[in-house]
Amino acid sequence: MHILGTVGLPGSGKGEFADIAREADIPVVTMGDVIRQACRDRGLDPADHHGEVAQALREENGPAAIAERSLPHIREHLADEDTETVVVDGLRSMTEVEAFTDEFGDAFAIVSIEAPFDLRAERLGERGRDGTDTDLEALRERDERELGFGMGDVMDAADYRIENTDSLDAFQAEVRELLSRVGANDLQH
Ligand SMILES: Nc1ncnc2c1ncn2[C@@H]1O[C@H](COP(=O)(O)OP(=O)(O)OP(=O)(O)O)[C@@H](O)[C@H]1O
Repeated sequence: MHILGTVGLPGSGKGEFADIAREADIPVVTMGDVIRQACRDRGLDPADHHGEVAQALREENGPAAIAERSLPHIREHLADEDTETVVVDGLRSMTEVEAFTDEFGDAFAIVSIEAPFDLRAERLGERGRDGTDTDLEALRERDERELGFGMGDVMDAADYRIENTDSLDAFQAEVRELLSRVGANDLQH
């Protein structure tokens, strides 16, 4: 059993990592989806209220609230005997890391995906998923908000680090290689 939690600033490549995992039939539990569901439960549009609801969940249920809400989804995947690895997309803080480590022990590992601000800004500008993707000031604010949740500490504690500064093809090849080594138990951390 392996639980791989990804961490990275906006636009670093977590979504691409998750897509590559899904293509390899590795289930992905997205913390963003947990938050989006909480937005809908509150009758709010995730496009406008994602950050606010993420913060509200932590204030109401403690700093590990989102990680805890993702645990049943992970357990559900692990109940399938064909599932050896599950990816958890989007760690934000060491408190979340502790929630996963308490649950899964050494089977849990952190993968940090990293790219400099300008490259992330350029890629997000091209992605254009919502207004904040094309606004540099908004990206700076998102970075600060994420780092305020303690994301930098999670990146520092990572077991594996991927520099996503080359082409998408190169990134995909590196991620596939990491996932296959994890599947083959050929990794130490
Ligand atoms: N190496 C790369 N070369 C070119 N484009 C890339 C590369 N890596 C990622 N991208 C593109 O950059 C954009 C941002 O990547 P992605 O959506 O994976 O980031 P993210 O970390 O999930 O961001 P967020 O936290 O904002 O959702 C996407 O459109 C993705 O296809």
